[in-house]
Amino acid sequence: MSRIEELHDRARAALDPVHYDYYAGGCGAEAALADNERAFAELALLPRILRGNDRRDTGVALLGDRASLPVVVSPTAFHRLAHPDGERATARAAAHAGTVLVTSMAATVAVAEVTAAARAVRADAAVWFQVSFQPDDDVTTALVRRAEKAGCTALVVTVDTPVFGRRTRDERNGFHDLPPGLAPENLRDLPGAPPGGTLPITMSPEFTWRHLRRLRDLTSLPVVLKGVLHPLDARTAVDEGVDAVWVSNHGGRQLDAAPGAVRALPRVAAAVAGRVPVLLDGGVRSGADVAAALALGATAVGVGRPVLWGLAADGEAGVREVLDVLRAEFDHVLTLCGGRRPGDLTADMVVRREWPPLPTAGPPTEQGGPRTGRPR
Ligand SMILES: Cc1cc2nc3c(=O)[nH]c(=O)nc-3n(C[C@H](O)[C@H](O)[C@H](O)COP(=O)(O)O)c2cc1C
Ligand SMILES: CCCCCCC(=O)C(=O)O
Repeated sequence: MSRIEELHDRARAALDPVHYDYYAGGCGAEAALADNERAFAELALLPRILRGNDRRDTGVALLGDRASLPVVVSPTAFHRLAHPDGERATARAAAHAGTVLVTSMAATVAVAEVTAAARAVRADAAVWFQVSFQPDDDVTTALVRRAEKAGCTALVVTVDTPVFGRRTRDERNGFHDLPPGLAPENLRDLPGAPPGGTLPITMSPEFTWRHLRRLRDLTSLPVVLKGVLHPLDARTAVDEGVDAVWVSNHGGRQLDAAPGAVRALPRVAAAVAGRVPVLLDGGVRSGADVAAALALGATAVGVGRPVLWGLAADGEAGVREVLDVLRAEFDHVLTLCGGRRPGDLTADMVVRREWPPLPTAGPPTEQGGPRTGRPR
């Protein structure tokens, strides 16, 4: 059992079962959720040899920031369900690891407190803000201004939620509200909210590229589009001026018919053609998964649930452990693959586990076994 699986087990034991299901679950029959991990398990790496690489650097440049490993913390809601320190603990852990935290619009700690927690660890800690368009433009604008004021260095706009996915476990458990004392703090005191109260997050299928254009005009922060699976959307996004494309099926929580995210990556990477960085999340659980995604065209990957497992199991220390494990595993795999830096991993080094058919294997012979070409 991997260390991340052990933390998952500890998290399952520590969490209220209803909250565990909210974190762990997907939509529908959870086919997309399962396919995220299965799609990685189907991949294998062809290592390169004799490359004379003694020193390695696992760092990557991400928009204006630098991450010391090609793994960022994906935006996930409601961290205070996992630990009383919630997003503050996650922020400190990401800052210690030297990587980017994407804090959710649905965080249970306000973005200004999240950036303050991160910057208390490292003055240059990178925190990005995840935002979903809201029907009232003034609300979206207020959220963007909050993120800017808090010192976030990029906006991650999530576009895979025209409606909320049907979360089977949440429906069964009747999980609709946060427990008393917890609230989505970024939604407090927005235009239209009751004094001191929060606005509900509204999802809507009405949004178009025009809303993205409006957001681009609203801010000078880099904009990352999260939840892209179709290569034509990836191309449009780049043409519309986004600064990065994030391949994701929302951790299998939105469209159950969606493929495992890494299956969509090669076509998206081809459509983007190196014009902007490509990120990916969904099912990343090991350093080998990180390496495969990078080889297939990602600049970095995100992890969602593993961070929640670390947080629920052991607070800040648990999240630090998740990121440390992924860093150590990735560095090890990079070394074994003959790489010095993430960019040394290339698409020719990824094959399917069932690939290739044995080149000399033919139909069975009279003698029983297939012809091998080997002298007998
Ligand atoms: C409990 C939970 C909450 C999430 N909340 C958000 C969110 O607020 N905003 C968002 O863009 N994505 C959200 N996501 C999706 C993640 O950003 C990410 O795409 C997904 O978790 C990646 O898959 P993984 O959990 O297998 O790593 C959430 C995912 C989970 C599991
Ligand atoms: C109504 C609250 C919405 C929070 C959004 C969190 C999310 O994206 C998820 O997958 O859950």
